[in-house]
Amino acid sequence: MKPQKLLFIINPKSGHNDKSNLEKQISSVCDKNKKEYALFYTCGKNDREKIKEKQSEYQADTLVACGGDGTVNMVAQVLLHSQVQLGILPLGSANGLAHELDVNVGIDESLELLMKGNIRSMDVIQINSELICLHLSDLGFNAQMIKDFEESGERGMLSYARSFFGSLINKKTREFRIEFNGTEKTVKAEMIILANASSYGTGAVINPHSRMDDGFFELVIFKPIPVKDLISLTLKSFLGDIKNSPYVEIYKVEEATIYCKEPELLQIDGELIGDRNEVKAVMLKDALNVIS
Ligand SMILES: Nc1ncnc2c1ncn2[C@@H]1O[C@H](COP(=O)(O)OP(=O)(O)OP(=O)(O)O)[C@@H](O)[C@H]1O
Repeated sequence: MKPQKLLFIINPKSGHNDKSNLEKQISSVCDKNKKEYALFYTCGKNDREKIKEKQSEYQADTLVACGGDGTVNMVAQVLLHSQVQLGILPLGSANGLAHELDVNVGIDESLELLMKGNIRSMDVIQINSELICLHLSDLGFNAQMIKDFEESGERGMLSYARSFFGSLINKKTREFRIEFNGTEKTVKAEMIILANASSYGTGAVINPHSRMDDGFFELVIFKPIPVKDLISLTLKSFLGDIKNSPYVEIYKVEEATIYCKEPELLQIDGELIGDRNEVKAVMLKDALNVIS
């Protein structure tokens, strides 16, 4: 449905992009298309509750998340199972979900896409009852790397690469017990991903045959990888050929519970959640209507 009344949720701190013109760009497109709109700036504290309050008084038909994956995730929490549409203005550093939905384009082009209002319904992974994952969530290597990157206090690709290689050197094998598809499996792994999507924002494809509307998500298990095979596995991931690696197992599931032998750091859509012993993931089919 073409949006008529939009609420733009703007994260002023996301990404490294210049947002000084953003209000002007939004007003210009909305005025040209005769749309009613309002702006809401996040502050980083209790934003979800504040957005709920704002939406209950404003009653927009479309909430537009202006930021990265973390902002989109938060806005989606407000919209889950409602008819209100989710729009994305990709203004984060990685914009993994926008990339997956093919809407990772410039601000003006994104705004034009929003005006057209082409809707697709999208599945969401519910995690431990109270959290959701739209894109990718994981335990192990990647979550640890995000933590190192955030703790470094630096930004940009160079420090990201530094955290990546630092985490590679210190990578460790963990033990997990997983219940899924009526079976149970104990694995030694470096990382387990709950994947609603195919690739990280960096472009690494970890789940080549993913669909965001098939009622399933994938469990992607990265088994211990000898250092000598790391480069070839990394290359395979960028070429979308990871499925044939002996170090990767992929299972299509509707529900899974992961029990960690030691508490493991969990990340969801790029946001660090904290150490968890148990992660229960359930597919919520068609939980969102997203403009793409
Ligand atoms: N005004 C604010 N000041 C500081 N932090 C904020 C503010 N508003 C939101 N945040 C924080 O921003 C984070 C979400 O950022 P987001 O993921 O959208 O951008 P990003 O990290 O640059 O992008 P990506 O996830 O695509 O790499 C959340 O942790 C949220 O609490």
